[in-house]
Amino acid sequence: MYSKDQISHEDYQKTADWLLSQTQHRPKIAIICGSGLGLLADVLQCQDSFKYSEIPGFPHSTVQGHAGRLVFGELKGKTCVCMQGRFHIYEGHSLSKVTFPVRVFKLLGVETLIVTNAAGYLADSYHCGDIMIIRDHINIPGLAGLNPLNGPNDEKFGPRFPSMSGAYDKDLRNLAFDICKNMGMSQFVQEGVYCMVGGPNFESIAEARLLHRLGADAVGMSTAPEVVVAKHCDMRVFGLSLITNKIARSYGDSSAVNHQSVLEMSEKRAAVLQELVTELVNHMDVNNNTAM
Ligand SMILES: O=P(O)(O)O[C@@H]1C[C@H](O)[C@@H](CO)O1
Ligand code: HPA
Repeated sequence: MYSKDQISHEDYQKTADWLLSQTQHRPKIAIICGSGLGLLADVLQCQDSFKYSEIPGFPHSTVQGHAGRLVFGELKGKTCVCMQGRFHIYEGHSLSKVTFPVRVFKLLGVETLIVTNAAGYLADSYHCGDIMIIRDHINIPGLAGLNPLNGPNDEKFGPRFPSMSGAYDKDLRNLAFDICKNMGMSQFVQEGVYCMVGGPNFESIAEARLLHRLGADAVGMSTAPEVVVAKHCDMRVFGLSLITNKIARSYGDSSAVNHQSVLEMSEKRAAVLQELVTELVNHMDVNNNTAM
């Protein structure tokens, strides 16, 4: 399952060294933009940007709404690196490739990872356009044995058996709530459990019912592997889901979802998400790794 996809420490290091030779920026924060949320990267000041296709060892992005650029720059005076587009297993990438950038970020000196995604909702109290602060995740592929940490453990990154309890940093979640309150956004901000499925098909009614019973508030096709790898190498993690669609749970429900409608909703709400992430970064203490 892992031999031909195994990536060596030297491979991650080569990509990190190449990036360090191409930019003066030394980011402590990395941001991964979900479907239609690439606008986040556009606000970085003094940008150095690289197409994924020009970065040695980097996978290529194939999904509409994922531009495929790595952008370095300053956000509120803090140095960040932003992925305008991520990798998904349904594109045919191995989980090592899906999570390749996270380990490269670690080698660049990144301490905090901010993940964003587009997701459908199952929770009864949610609405399209809401923002969900991720409290925890259910990693369905991971539970089924599809885990980016499969294979020989690289002790230089982290331990063989990492804990995933408290993976989504509580201080940062509290900080985000305070920011939302101050920005008058509380009425459309939720906190909940993100469930990762493999995709690319959206859920059947029976699957939606199952995931709802398991405790999932929102469902998407990414994020959990990136978070597993980030926690393995001791990064602080914060996650946001933009709620783009309802997931039907009854046979009489005619609501249907497609990627175009997901992109339309995330593009409509991208500015709000961008404001929240900007304020979060603004209030983050990057030196001692705590929220101010
Ligand atoms: O990269 P994310 O998780 O934001 O993308 C979501 C999940 C699928 O890739 C796609 C479905 O529309 O959007
Ligand atoms: N299901 C899975 N992934 C998604 C959805 C969904 O309804 N919406 C956006 N990504």
